[in-house]
Amino acid sequence: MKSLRIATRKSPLALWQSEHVADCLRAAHPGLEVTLVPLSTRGDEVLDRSLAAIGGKGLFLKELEVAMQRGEADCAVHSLKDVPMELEPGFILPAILPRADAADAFVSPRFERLDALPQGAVVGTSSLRRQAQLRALRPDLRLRDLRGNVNTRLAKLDAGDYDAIVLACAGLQRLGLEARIRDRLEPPHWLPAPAQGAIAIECRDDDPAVAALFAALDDAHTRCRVEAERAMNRALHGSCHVPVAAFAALEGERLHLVGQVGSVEDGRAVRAEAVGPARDPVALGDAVAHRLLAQGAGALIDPHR
Ligand SMILES: NCc1[nH]cc(CCC(=O)O)c1CC(=O)O
Repeated sequence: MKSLRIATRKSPLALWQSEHVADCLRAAHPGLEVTLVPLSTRGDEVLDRSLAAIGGKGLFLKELEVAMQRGEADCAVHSLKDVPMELEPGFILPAILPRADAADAFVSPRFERLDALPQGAVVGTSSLRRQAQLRALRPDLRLRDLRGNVNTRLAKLDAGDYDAIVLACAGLQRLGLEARIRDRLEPPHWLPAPAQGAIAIECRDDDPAVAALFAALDDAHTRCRVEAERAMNRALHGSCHVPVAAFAALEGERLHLVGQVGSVEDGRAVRAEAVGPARDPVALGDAVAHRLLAQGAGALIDPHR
């Protein structure tokens, strides 16, 4: 192949991530011409309703997949945490890049850390996972929805709409906004979304020449960790719109996975962990999911069953 077209969302973070993949590809394949195909997705356009309310699944992917099916792009770049647990048939993830910082960030103009927020302070986040963890740690806080890309969310914080917001450290770092991180929210007290901080490339499964170009970019350690986290999430419910958190770490040949399911309503949470051989991350993810369900996670995921 002489050239490759990357479908990307148009947000500054998505463009940074796609440019980064383009740079990695050019370095791995000198002479390859790589271009971006920026597209708008429903997840970017509908900002007045929560992602859960507009149906969630794959909202940020659909338009990019259509472009690949029509032959208008060869691949797409995603934040893996936004990729549904079940890919659309006909698509694969030929590469997962080395994971960046997986932690969340506490961001506030006035307060140093979560503990320093006054009683009843207003915190913005639309992530059910972040809301549930905030509820569990600080039941007094008032949680408010906050949608939009990273820059939009920071602008709303600066406008005084919130006392603090929670964002991914990786996104802030990629955008050169690391200075906005007042405190890190990280394991063991706080868990990220499954696959947070990992960038994935998606392509059609009938395009082996494209997949082959990406072989050089795949990071086996990251893939192992995120496969366990995503397998756990898949075994629990299959969607990304319930308060599920997971974090896996490699300890030599062993993989350690911690998972948590929480409740936005009352801050209840169940947590489970397990260690298993790194060669079978999916089995480990399934095992932690079953432990969570045995502790009553099902009632938190779907209060009506
Ligand atoms: N849902 C939006 C989204 N998807 C991925 C990231 C951060 C980058 C990453 O996790 O790789 C963000 C922004 C955020 O949560 O603050």
